Amino acid sequence: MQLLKQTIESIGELNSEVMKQTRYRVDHLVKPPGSLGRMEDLAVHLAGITNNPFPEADQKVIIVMSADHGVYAEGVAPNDQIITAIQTPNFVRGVTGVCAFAKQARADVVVVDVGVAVDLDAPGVINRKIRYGTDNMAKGPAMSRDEAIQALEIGIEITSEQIRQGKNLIGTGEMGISNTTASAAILSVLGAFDPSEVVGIGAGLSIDRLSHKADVIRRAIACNRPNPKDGIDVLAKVGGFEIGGMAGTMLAAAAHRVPVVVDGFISTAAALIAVALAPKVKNFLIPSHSSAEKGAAKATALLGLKSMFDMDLRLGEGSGAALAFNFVEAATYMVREMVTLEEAGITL
Ligand SMILES: O=C(O)c1ccc[n+]([C@@H]2O[C@H](COP(=O)([O-])O)[C@@H](O)[C@H]2O)c1
Ligand SMILES: Cc1cc2nc[nH]c2cc1C
Repeated sequence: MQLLKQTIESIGELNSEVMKQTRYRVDHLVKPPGSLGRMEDLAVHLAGITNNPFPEADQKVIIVMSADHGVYAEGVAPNDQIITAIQTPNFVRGVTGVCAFAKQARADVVVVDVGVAVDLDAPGVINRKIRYGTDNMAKGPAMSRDEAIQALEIGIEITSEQIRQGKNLIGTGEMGISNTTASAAILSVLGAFDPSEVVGIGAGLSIDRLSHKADVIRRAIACNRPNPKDGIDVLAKVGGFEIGGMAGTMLAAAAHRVPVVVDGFISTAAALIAVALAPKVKNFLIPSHSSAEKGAAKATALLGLKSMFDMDLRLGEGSGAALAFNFVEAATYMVREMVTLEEAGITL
């Protein structure tokens, strides 16, 4: 609890002075004013996060948190739970979707087992297993309050270590069969939505099972009565270990003034938890894509963010965050590589 508390307390504000300096430069670069659109805002945002008028984002990492979910037993997911365990070492082997995009973006992929349902004999996977998957939220809390704090603190520790090693751009990723159910439950509670408004097909559930998935979430909320004013309570009752880990990543990145790119639906649910715990975290989040998962647009809107791009992605893993790294790094190149109108001898 001490680490969580300290981390939350050290989250500051965006540096408006530095943002003004970068805005001035961006406004005077060799282009018609405003012509680089939201890339200009992104550069200014990065300056405010990093306290640096010429921000850098060249040391990148996607932190993938893997865990299983007791609610799988309710038949809410189309795939076998074992896929979490099979896929987790694949992130270390470099052969998954996020790995392809991370390789292209020259980003590391760090993989953490926070609660996969079986033991993984997988060199390279960081073993921070809390236990073998959460409990079934349709029957009781997914985890205890202490375990929720543990998940958050694991995310903080792993992320702080990456920052200590020099990373200046972080993306959130996850793997966990059934985690779209936990994410939709979090969104239902924090956004006061009926589950039917926010459940989607996840990794390929048939449409005729969606009302069942919504019913399971309705039952989970009814039996656990999570308190929407208490992010730890929501995480404990209807969340997941990997969701807590990702929320911890966001808290640590914000505390260290490192930009953190939010991937898809599950990452956005984790962001909602992080912001519930520390509203100032929001200023340090960089959205990436709008996931095709049904509740994603509502989750992003509830966060008050606007996605950068829409490619109909719904893979998760951090894949959309890795793609977004290209935009983020390009914004830093824009500030450093372009000359000003004056330097180019142009008067508009
Ligand atoms: O990030 C997203 O937007 C996203 C949307 C749908 C599915 N997923 C991935 O699919 C898995 C969860 O799907 P499900 O149907 O088992 O809940 C999990 O491993 C996620 O990484 C991810
Ligand atoms: C194959 C597969 C890969 C995934 N990656 C994230 N969620 C996933 C779900 C499945 C089924």
